[in-house]
Amino acid sequence: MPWPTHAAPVHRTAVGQETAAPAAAAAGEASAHAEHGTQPLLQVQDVSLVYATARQQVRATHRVSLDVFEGDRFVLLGASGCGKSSLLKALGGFITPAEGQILLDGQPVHGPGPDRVVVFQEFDQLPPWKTVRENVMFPLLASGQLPRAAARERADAVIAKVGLTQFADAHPHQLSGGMKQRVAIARALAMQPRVLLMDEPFAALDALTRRRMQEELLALWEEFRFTLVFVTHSIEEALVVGNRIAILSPHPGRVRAEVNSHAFDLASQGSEAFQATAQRIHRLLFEAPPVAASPAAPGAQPPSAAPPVREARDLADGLQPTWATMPVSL
Ligand SMILES: Nc1ncnc2c1ncn2[C@@H]1O[C@H](COP(=O)(O)OP(=O)(O)OP(=O)(O)O)[C@@H](O)[C@H]1O
Repeated sequence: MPWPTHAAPVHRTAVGQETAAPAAAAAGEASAHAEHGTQPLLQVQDVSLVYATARQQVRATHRVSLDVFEGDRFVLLGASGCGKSSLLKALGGFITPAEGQILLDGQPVHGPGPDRVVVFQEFDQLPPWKTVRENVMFPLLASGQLPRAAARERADAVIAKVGLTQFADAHPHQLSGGMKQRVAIARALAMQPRVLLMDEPFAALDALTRRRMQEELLALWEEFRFTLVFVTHSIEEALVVGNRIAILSPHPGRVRAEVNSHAFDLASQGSEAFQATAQRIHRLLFEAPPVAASPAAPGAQPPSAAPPVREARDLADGLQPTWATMPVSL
């Protein structure tokens, strides 16, 4: 099956190497890609997402900036409520940033489009009255991307890739949860999007099926080298699925750090390096960063002690973030 992507960019940093600061991370990635002549496929620039409810405004993310390159498996990792799903919806064009912008191939994103396909957590996103083949063909026909015969051909090719040829004429209720998820992924891949957006796609699966789906996703990526943005709150899943991980601070989400995880896979899960990186990510997620040093007022006494470390949970409900986006020393 044709797939119009380029080879995945090679990342240069060492296994599990965290970058010292989001800005430095972005700059490091950008300059390295510039050396290879690559520009970001997707750019998130100072994006704040705000929900206006009848009683209040909820700030889901605060000035988030990210660059996603072609062939990246880019993970958004953070605690519940840090704005991961909101960010993914904004990438999909379903919500508009209150400030900042999102660019795809250098062009501002103004709404949903067939170039960005979302796979949600709910498996029952498949219309139950359609067969597996019809489900996979549906967006190709609805978007006018292909005529019926070509859509069927492409659907059958992708269904074969996800190992469901025998079930092409089955209906969703005849499939297991994992199989339905494979159909959802096949349906997204059939569209050959520029970016595949996955929102905690395996969260509802049992541990064994989840592992199998991670394997299958990575196998599909090896074959097609699509660009993936993947949301999870599992550190292990982030390390296995991603080649780059953006760690978001608690509500409202900001980029706390970026981790290069391209050398980890399912086989490395028990290794020392994997565990050590998982622990460092855990600290980044749940320990407050040091308080920014503010310029001392004339005549002010130097602080007598290190600033107290504040627990992330104390800040979780604050709409006004009290931590700045700060360089993280590792
Ligand atoms: N439609 C909405 N209206 C108002 N507030 C919302 C809406 N959707 C999300 N929020 C709020 O925005 C913040 C971020 O939510 P979001 O679902 O993006 O976080 P998340 O990191 O994906 O969480 P989870 O891992 O639990 O799915 C939360 O405080 C949430 O309550």
